[in-house]
Amino acid sequence: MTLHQNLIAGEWVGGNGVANINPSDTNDVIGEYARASAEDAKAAIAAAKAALPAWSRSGILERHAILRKTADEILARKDELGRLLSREEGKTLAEGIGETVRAGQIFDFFAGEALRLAGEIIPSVRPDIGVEITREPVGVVGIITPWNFPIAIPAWKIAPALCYGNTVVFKPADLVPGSAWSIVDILHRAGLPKGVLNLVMGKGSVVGQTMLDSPDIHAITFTGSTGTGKRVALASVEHNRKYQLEMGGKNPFVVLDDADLSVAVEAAVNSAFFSTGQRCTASSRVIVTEGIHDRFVAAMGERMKGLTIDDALKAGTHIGPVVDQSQLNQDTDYIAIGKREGAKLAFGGELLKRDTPGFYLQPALFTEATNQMRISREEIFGPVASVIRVKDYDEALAVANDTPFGLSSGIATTSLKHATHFKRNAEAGMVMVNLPTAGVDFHVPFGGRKGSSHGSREQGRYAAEFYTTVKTAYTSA
Ligand SMILES: NC(=O)C1=CN([C@@H]2O[C@H](COP(=O)(O)OP(=O)(O)OC[C@H]3O[C@@H](n4cnc5c(N)ncnc54)[C@H](OP(=O)(O)O)[C@@H]3O)[C@@H](O)[C@H]2O)C=CC1
Ligand SMILES: O=C(O)CCC(=O)C(=O)O
Repeated sequence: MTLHQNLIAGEWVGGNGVANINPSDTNDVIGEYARASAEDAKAAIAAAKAALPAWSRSGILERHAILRKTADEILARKDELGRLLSREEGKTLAEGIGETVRAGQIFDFFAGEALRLAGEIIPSVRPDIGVEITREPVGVVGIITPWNFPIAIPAWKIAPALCYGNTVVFKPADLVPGSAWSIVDILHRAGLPKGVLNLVMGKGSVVGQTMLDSPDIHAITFTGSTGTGKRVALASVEHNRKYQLEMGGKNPFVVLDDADLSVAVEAAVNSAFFSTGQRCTASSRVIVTEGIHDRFVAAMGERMKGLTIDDALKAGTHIGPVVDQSQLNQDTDYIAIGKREGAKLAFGGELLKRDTPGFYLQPALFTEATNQMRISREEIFGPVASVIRVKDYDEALAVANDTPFGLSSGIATTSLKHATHFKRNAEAGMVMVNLPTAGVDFHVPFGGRKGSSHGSREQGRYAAEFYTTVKTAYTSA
């Protein structure tokens, strides 16, 4: 089996490969991927530091061409890369290909942004002095990504980092090295100079921690759990480094009496269960007003009966497996916790057997839940959702906002008044009306409030805020 190595200073290096396993079929080994040591991580950081002076002054046409070429290759290979993604992460083939296309579009977007770099000239308050405001690269950027979006999240961090002239040390999640390796291989062949982008696949506790401890990393962008996010924050404060965190969610989806029932059910099922519920934008709290509650729950049950849970690569599968045994244990633990807390398991929640050994779980829907239960407060990160019954819109909004998180918030309603009020008053970075809480555009800001996020927004033109630092220059005539 071919060993996929790490890329350090423009060379493919490293041995000690570990097997990348398919969660739909644990007998299927996708490939062998090198695991970097702390020494490898240090070498990658040194390479990124050495490459910074030249790359930060590189021409915008060079950056544009490399990002554009990368976009073109990702889009041309979308079926193959989407299949690899689904095979290593377990989301369905349609979702895997969709995410791959999104990654291609992100590189295309930032290829364009490289040609639109601009500053400002502002008159000084003093006569005969000019003030120029420019954006410069922030420096060596450390990128640490999770397993649930193996190509889109690396894309939306690597593309702006390179576009704005930074060099990169990239550590993908240990569970999904295949998509990460492919994207780095494409960028390398697209002509990136040595050391501009370094790939260090390996354990967070070794490679990630070495990045956190290095004074030579000037900014870290992280997506993952709240616990690791806090470590990134503490280490970054220690080094006075810029950092950006995207951590979990407990996203509410409100259904009002006046909702179109089929729109509400479709959006709730998508929010809670698609991508096996493994999205930080997933909704696991469905807050339903009492006039529609019983009809909504019955319709959810019917819709859930029609879901096919099977091998991610099989035609007709709606929901693939959970990513691994440890996440499956977390999901089933929360199902047990919900039952103990007194919520009613209305549908699903059983482990499933399929033709191949994999981590299959029937999506679970609790009813009679309260917002104080642990299943309503803690991120489960699996296909488990609970319905919370409320009296009216005011109570729905209060319950929706009563959470330590604030990433995405959704509502199903035909009332313009309530939709408008909800958009203004939902305590979240993203609000969805008659749409799932998950599934976002690639060219607009992404991020949350409260415990979900820290730092400036990712994606779209707002990404420039994180990947650049502002310089104000005064010139006397
Ligand atoms: N907001 C989101 O999108 C996500 C949220 N989560 C939440 O997190 C839970 C656990 O998932 P998990 O993958 O373990 O999340 P982690 O936060 O552990 O993983 C995210 C990334 O951080 C790395 N990492 C782990 N420890 C360190 C460290 N000490 N220093 C630097 N980097 C580190 C991981 O490496 P490695 O995996 O290689 O060890 C991975 O690349 C999920 O059940 C879910 O609740 C998970 C994924 C995405
Ligand atoms: O909703 C989406 O499409 C993006 C979600 C995401 O980035 C995440 O769940 O980690």
